[in-house]
Amino acid sequence: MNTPLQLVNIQKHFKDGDNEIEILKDLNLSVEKGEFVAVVGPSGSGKSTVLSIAGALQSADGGEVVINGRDINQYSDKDKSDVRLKSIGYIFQAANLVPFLNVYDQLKLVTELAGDWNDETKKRADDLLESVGLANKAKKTVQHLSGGEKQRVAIARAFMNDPDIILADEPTAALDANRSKEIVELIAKEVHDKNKAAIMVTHDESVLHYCDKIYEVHDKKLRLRK
Ligand SMILES: Nc1ncnc2c1ncn2[C@@H]1O[C@H](COP(=O)(O)OP(=O)(O)OP(=O)(O)O)[C@@H](O)[C@H]1O
Repeated sequence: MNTPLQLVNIQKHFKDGDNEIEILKDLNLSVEKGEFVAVVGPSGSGKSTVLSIAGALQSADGGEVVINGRDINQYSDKDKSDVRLKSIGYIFQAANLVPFLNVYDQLKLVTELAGDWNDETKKRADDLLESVGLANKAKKTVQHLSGGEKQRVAIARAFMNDPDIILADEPTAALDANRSKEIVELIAKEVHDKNKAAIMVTHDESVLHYCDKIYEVHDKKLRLRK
């Protein structure tokens, strides 16, 4: 069985004026199918950097990002775009929906972009909206939804292309405590039901019990919290 996501000896520096600042050093992580992993750590420790490297949104300076058994550093730009669109579902702090589209069309758009809008994916859109409790709001423009509802749309959209990997960066940052629990519970349910490999970056200790493993950024690496 292939591990969907492996980070191997990841290195990352940023330039700060004339200085090079090392953010990640020899960082390793594997996430298996059906595993929902949390990444926690102090502000500025590199959590979002780990996620964006795992999601092919920025490159590492060294190491391998292995998605379904292949190092994506070897991919052409086109193949990397394809991986982002089809193998990874992203959920961000702000839901990042398209303002003037209705709920249903947010889902349709990403699948049309993947060239995959057909009877099967239409049914998937209906099923996902049902599972996030938004079937009755499918035709609503997203501007008129609450923060929690927008995040539900973002969750459904992230699963729409049936990706192997789900990456969520502070998905509850804009929500109150009750909504935060609902949203993370929903991500956990979808990840476990659909057997995805998922990473969530969060500050919110109250939602960690929904995760199967918790990693802390420590000394530029990830350390399993026992
Ligand atoms: N593009 C960039 N250029 C320069 N420095 C950067 C860049 N992106 C991130 N950094 C720096 O790298 C460090 C890690 O940033 P990152 O956003 O990964 O941290 P984080 O743990 O997610 O923080 P937070 O919890 O505050 O969101 C920070 O010091 C940040 O200022």
